[in-house]
Amino acid sequence: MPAVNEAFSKIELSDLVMECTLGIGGFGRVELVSWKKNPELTFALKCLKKQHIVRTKQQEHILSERTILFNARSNFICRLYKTFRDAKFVYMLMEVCLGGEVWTVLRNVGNFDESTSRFVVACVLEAFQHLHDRGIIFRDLKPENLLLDNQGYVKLCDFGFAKAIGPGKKTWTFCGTPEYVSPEVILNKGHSFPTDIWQIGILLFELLTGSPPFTAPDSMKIYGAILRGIGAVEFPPVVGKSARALIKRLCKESPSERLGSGSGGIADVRKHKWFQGFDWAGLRRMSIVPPLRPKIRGPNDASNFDKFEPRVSIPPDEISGWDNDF
Ligand SMILES: Nc1ncnc2c1ncn2[C@@H]1O[C@H](COP(=O)(O)OP(=O)(O)OP(=O)(O)O)[C@@H](O)[C@H]1O
Repeated sequence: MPAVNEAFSKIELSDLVMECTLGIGGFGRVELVSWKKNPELTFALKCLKKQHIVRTKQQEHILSERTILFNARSNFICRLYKTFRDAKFVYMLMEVCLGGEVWTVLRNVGNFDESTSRFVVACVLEAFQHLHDRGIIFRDLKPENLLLDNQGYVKLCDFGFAKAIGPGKKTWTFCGTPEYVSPEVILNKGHSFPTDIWQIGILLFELLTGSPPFTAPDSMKIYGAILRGIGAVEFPPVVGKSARALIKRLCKESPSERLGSGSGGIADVRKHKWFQGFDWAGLRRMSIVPPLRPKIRGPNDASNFDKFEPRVSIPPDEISGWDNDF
């Protein structure tokens, strides 16, 4: 059987039928499309306006998203099959995740119980392990960037800020979403894989309580709270003892002290008590029943758009030549 990328490599833009809009992002729309030759096969087509990309100097990031996603092979990362371009847009033909964002489900229910949160974080750890093993940091974890497939499995998407980084190297570009930014990013000390570990801790807190640990009316105040540290945060009772201990180990101020930033990597996070008894093999086989039952969106669903205003990621400012690869 040919690899899935090869199987879809013959698809052209003109072979696709637009079914409905799945969402609107900062750079354009994401459409649900089907393949004329086999209408059962549906995809998400991310349509990015070239003019907007150039105006906001995001060429480098769109190209890096393309390269990283093309090479990623994990059940927990949204697949990219092919890219196209025309005069006005560049397009990414992707695996479709019809269950919507974890963000929307979380906002609807308020907060998740421990076992749901464990499942979501476990999927993220699988995705991050895949990326970190290949020298890639993600840098923009948040429930808005986690999509649910038809079954309710979680897939990481939106790789606009992901970056390949050499062993022992650091990067300095300020990017991310204020509530999720790590102290070393705020202080411009240079950051690396431990910044993703920090964000796992913030995500776990948000899933369990419904809001991230560091919140304030403006970004500057959020950064002030982050720099005061996780020790100053009051944990609500819904965060059990073991989850609390894990969050504190993930959100250590010093990047090198964070659980999962040592030589054992992400595997060390899996070994934490909070994951005791979790069926990792079943997760990898995708044979465990996911705790989140996704509401499947499609052409006949009037409420295709996610209702809640997502938090905006702060883009880094970089330029380079681009769109020939699309
Ligand atoms: N593969 C996909 N399957 C289903 N829906 C998707 C897929 N990718 C994106 N979406 C939906 O489309 C919306 C827009 O996605 P997109 O990645 O363009 O924007 P974004 O998340 O706002 O990111 P950006 O920060 O790049 O603007 C998302 O909110 C999501 O609900």
